[in-house]
Amino acid sequence: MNVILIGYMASGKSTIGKILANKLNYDFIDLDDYIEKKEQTTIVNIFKSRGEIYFRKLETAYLKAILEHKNNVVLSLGGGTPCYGNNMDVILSDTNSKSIYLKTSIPALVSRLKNEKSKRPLLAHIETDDLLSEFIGKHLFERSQFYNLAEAKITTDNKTESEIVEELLLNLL
Ligand SMILES: Nc1ncnc2c1ncn2[C@@H]1O[C@H](COP(=O)(O)OP(=O)(O)OP(=O)(O)O)[C@@H](O)[C@H]1O
Ligand SMILES: O=C(O)C1=C[C@@H](O)[C@@H](O)[C@H](O)C1
Ligand SMILES: [Mg+2]
Repeated sequence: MNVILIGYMASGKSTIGKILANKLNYDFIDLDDYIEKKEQTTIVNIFKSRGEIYFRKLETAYLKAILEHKNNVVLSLGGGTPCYGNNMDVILSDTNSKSIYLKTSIPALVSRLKNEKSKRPLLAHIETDDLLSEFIGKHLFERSQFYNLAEAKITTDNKTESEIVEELLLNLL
């Protein structure tokens, strides 16, 4: 059995995934970190030197490779992973995995992301908090159709990391 965490940038996939894996005694894989390790460079650098489409192809290839070869892992995806190629079909047709959407509101995402833009190439150019809020609102609207395909959904606003992990564990029973 694998658990796949889905959600917008800063919804908590990496933070929560690590704690959940520890509780379940599963391995933890963060797809962004996995790509950086395999490619021996940062995602920021891949976007800069090869462009986003190249990154999306890598992301799909590594997602498929992980789901084919790994078991008992918590896999935290990148924010865009479910929204490109046939990634969501691949995730949903893997009967060995359960996908869960960590749903976070626009204001909570803005407050988490305003100081973390430089690590996220899609946000780095946005100058003000108002523009960031407008961008995230539109982007989340476009992406929600993919995120909402996940087999389960957990809201994260006003919940501590431990509360979210407890809710996830109940969901997995
Ligand atoms: N429940 C929570 N309450 C408050 N802050 C949180 C919560 N979960 C995560 N955070 C904070 O939000 C920020 C983003 O979290 P994290 O890196 O886990 O998101 P992510 O979904 O993996 O993002 P990305 O898609 O960009 O990799 C971190 O600073 C983290 O500490
Ligand atoms: O939301 C996105 O499209 C991204 C989120 C990050 O996790 C990285 O995968 C990358 O910065 C792209
Ligand atoms: Mg992450």
